[in-house]
Amino acid sequence: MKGDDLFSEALKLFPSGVNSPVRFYRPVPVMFERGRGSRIYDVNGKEYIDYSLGFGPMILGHADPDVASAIKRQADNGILFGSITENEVRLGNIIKNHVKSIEKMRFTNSGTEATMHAIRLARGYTKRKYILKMEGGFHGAHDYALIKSGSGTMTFGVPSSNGVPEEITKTVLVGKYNDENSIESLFNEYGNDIAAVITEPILGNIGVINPELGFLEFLREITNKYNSLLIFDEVITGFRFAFSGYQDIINIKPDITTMGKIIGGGAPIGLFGSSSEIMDLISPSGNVYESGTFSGNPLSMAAGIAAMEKLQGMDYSRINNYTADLVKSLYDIFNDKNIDVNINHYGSMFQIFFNKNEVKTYDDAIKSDKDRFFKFFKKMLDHNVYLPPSQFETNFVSFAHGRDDLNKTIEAAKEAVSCI
Ligand SMILES: Cc1ncc(COP(=O)(O)O)c(C=O)c1O
Ligand SMILES: NCC(=O)CCC(=O)O
Repeated sequence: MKGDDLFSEALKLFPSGVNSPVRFYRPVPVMFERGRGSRIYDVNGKEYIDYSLGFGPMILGHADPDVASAIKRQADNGILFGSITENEVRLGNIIKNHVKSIEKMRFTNSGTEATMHAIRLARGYTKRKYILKMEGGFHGAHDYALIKSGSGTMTFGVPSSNGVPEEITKTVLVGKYNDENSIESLFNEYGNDIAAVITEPILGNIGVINPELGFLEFLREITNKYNSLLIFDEVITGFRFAFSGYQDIINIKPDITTMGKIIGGGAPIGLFGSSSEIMDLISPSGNVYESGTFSGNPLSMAAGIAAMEKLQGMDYSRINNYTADLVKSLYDIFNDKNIDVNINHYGSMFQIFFNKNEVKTYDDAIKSDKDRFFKFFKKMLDHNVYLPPSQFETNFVSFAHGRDDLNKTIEAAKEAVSCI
């Protein structure tokens, strides 16, 4: 097969043949060539319904014509100037006008950069050392985030990466999402030295875990009490459930927000934003340094504006209802075969945990049957459905998914469950 040969070449070039670990699985990951709408096609021409959506950004589906022409137009007009452009102002205004907590922002090239700078900013503002993150929370692949992390770090069993100096690890406290006591006891011990709590408001990198009633409010209150900052990492959740952040849906105002994925229309992007007072600490107006050759680059801005303008007119209930219908059908299918699963979902995000118990915490998630998940993933691949290849990632539904995709996915799942 063409993909197998190509992958042998890739193995000689890249560790495990990939440019990001989450894209690797045995024996040979599918090599994709093109996409359109809800479908992606591998190098042998096989078609799949896609629920990975590039790990989240492609909420409009693949090769959206408006996004594609915006990128083409920009490419014809030059792709990098190293100076402020009108489109940065346009995209910045779209975001500012729809996320209440953001008065000023900086664009970055990735979510990783966004959280790295957000953490530095929080430390610079508070002049405090500690960051409190959640076990299984994933904020990208920099030193302050790779401690008891989620996503590929869990898939491959390295929640805390080698190569991160102990001095750094010691400045990151790890609490338990949905467990107020664990957070409270860290604040009791370190409270006046905690610069910020950083969390995904809905965990999306150990599968999907929703906040228990009151948990995020509790984080807001305890950070206020100790004059620490609250950072919501909305790289996944930003503009996913409504044309705003999840923070605006639940009406909790974090001090700093990070975003990425959707806001770039599929092109590389990230952002961190906050009040003007906090953001003006960023250089050159302040002394917290941050920079990037490609930050706010014209291609990403053009793609982002086209995607966001289109998204603004979309009825999010469509993808939310699709997801709810799919989840209901999947429960029926698994129940019919007496296979224990718990399917967590919110809006257009869902994950099937091969777990007989409800999954509300990191400790619940890790008890899931990874091997059975992987068998299901492979069987779904055989039946032309592409899911993110790990128990500890999230499925996404796009505006390009329609009833035909839903029916085909249900049929595929029926076939798949009979052989796992
Ligand atoms: C919540 C969250 N934060 C940060 C990141 C890192 O973003 P990027 O992969 O663009 O660096 C991710 C990536 O999945 C994420 O899910
Ligand atoms: N949830 C983890 C990611 O989205 C990472 C995507 C990638 O590295 O391809």
